[in-house]
Order: sequence, then C-alpha cells, then structure tokens
Amino acid sequence: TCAFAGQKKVLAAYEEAVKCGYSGARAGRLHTPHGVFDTPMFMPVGTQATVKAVSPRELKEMGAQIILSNTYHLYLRPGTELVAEAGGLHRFMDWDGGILTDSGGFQVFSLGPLRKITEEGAAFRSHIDGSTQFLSPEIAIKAQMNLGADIIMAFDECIPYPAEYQYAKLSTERTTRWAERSQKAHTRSGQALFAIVQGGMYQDLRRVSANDLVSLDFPGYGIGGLSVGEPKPVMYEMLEQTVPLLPENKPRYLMGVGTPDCLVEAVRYGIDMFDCVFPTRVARNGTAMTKSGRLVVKNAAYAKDFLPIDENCGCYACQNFSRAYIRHLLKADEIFGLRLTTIHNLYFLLDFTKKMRQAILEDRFLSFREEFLAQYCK
Ligand SMILES: CNc1nc2c(CCNC[C@]34C[C@H]5C[C@H](C[C@H](C5)C3)C4)c3nc(N)[nH]c(=O)c3cc2[nH]1
Ligand SMILES: [Zn+2]
Repeated sequence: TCAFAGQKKVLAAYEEAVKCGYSGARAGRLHTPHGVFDTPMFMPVGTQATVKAVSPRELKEMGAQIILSNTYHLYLRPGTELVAEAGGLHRFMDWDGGILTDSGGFQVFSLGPLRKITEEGAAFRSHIDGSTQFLSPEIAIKAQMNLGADIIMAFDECIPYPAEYQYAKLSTERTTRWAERSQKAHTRSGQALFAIVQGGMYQDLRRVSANDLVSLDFPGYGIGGLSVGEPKPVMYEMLEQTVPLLPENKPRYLMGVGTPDCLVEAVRYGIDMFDCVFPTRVARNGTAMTKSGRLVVKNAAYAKDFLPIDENCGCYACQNFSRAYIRHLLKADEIFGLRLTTIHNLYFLLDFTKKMRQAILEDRFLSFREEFLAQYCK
C-alpha cells in the first residue's frame, strides 16, 4: 500500500522548500504514506491513542494533518503487539492522517529518580502498576514498528536542565550510538525514522550531535533537549547553532514546543514541525489561547459576556457559543466545556501555523512575525 515501500529515505522527502528571503523560515511539503502535508505545522498530541476530548472527525475538520502518539504509554497499556493485531495505530484510533510517535525516552527520563540509564538502555518503574520496565533503542523501535506510525523517533536521552558539561557530553555521545542502533533495528519500509539532536545547552556539543547524526543520514531530524526549563533566549541560541547544520531538504521537528511566540521564533530559524501538550492541557483548566495572550474563560468577568472567545476565530466553539455559556459549562464541570476550549486551542495553533505558511509563501514572514509579537503578551 505504501508508495514509498523500500525507499524509506524518500518517505519524508522534502519538496523544494519555498524559502523566504529571510534567514531560515521556509514553507515545505512533507510526504508520508498517509498524505502530503504542509509545513510549518503544529501536531496535536494524543498521549494514549486519543487527542483528549476531541474526535478524529473534529481533528480533520479543524485541519490537523499529523498527530502525535506515544510509545511509552502504549507500550505499557494496552501493549504495542495488541495495537499491531488491531491493524496498527491508524486503524485502532480511526485516524487516516499522519501519525508521529515519540520513542518513549522523554517520559522515562522525565519520570525522574525511578530510572537507571546504562549503555544498553533505560530501566524504569511503570507509572501504571509500579513494575520494573526497560526500554532500549531496539525495544523502542520494535514497539514503534508495531504501532505503525508514519514517522518514528530514535531512542534518545533528553538531557535534563541544567546539566554539567561532562554529563551532557557523555549522554549526547550515547544518544548518537543509540541513534545508530535505532537505525539498524528499523526494518519497516514506508516509515520514516528521525534522529534527535541533543547536546544540552552547549554550542559545541549541539554542533557535534547535529554533524554526527547528519552523517548517519536520516530522512528527518528532531531537535531534542529543549523546552526543558531553559530561558527562551538559550533555546533560540541552541536553534541558531543547530538548524543550519541540518540538511535543507529534510524536515526539522522542534520537540515539545510550544507557545505561539516560540513557534514564530523557531520558524524564523527554519523549524518545520512542532508538538506541545500546552493547548490541550490548559484547555482542560478553562484557559483559551488568543492572539493577544491567554483568556481564562472560567473567570467571573465572563459570566455575562455573550461574545465568542474570539470573534475572528473560525472554530466550532467560536462560531456557535459564547464565553458565558462555556464558562457556565466549565463551572458546572460539564465535559462539553472542556471539549469546546480544547477545540478552540487546537484550532488556534493549527490556524496560526497555516497563517505563518501563507506569510512565508507571500514573502512577508518578517512583518507577520513583528505584528504578531507586538500584540501577543507571553
Ligand atoms: C515539553 N518539552 C519537551 N518535550 C520534549 C520531548 C517530548 C515531545 N512530545 C512528545 C510527547 C511527550 C509526552 C506528552 C505528549 C504525548 C507523549 C508523551 C509524547 C507529547 C522530547 N522527546 C524526545 N524523545 N527527546 C527529547 O529530547 C524531547 C525533548 C522535549 N522537550
Ligand atoms: Zn475559536
């Protein structure tokens, strides 16, 4: 079925990126077995094979192209063999767009002291039943092949922040060895394996990591180890050091980012793909994202506000419901309230990346960025 069978290097082939005259911003098209998708793109996150509170039909309607799922969670429950028997993740969750799975490393390492890392891999305690589990490049790749995502990630260590230079160096070198082991374990054609650049907050380690992974020749590259609590200027400095070393004709995925101000800056450096739990997570505590910043719909101020969250927004929530109604639902703990704020926040970010793409294609990205940042309070 997969047009790219046997040519996994072609899979995430990157059509001639339309480069706007300014540094790295570009608009491209990403080829996968489940379609060709426009970048820059935001990828809604679905931890346990569902984007919380919204259906695949609603995701399609709001313009989602690729969604994220997670190996760590699905490996523990219901098990990736079960998903494979169900026909793979697309069939299991009835999503015919693109799927990207993270390798599980981030969760294992963000679970803190429960873990032990060796050359072989990472031992950790399951957050579900406390059992001792183990992930390695081979196990993580096999699990992701079972899930059948269009894009899978190499098994890596997301270096905590802050980290000593020596630790960052050793960990980054190990992540490069793990990337090679991931590549050898990856035998499923029609599925793109992306490597993940590490290096902590050290310019030289970032450059070594990027160069080593580029020479291993992957169809796309994740930029990891960022958005882990470092100041934003430090994140941007690491992007400035890393992105130019990555091949122009391959997609770049900044992992775990983020808020609109971070997205517009990262696009400026040449990032194409983003994922973040923020829009769905803050929605569940009644916060809506707008171009002027956050709007806490739950606040008493909106009790008699019969306008939509954002009257210029084309989403289902803003087209049909008022702030007063959504606030009422949230106060009453009605599930529909969470659904409406989630739909709005996902639509907002998906639409925002579409607007950035349009600005790049019309060669006015710089002024788009200036106008947006002037209005958006972080
Ligand atoms: C927030 N900052 C940040 N995230 C990061 C992630 C996870 C990306 N999101 C996938 C994920 C992670 C969780 C939450 C949801 C669902 C599922 C489990 C997959 C998104 C990262 N993932 C990997 N493999 N490596 C990183 O260095 C990394 C750095 C990050 N920095
Ligand atoms: Zn809306």
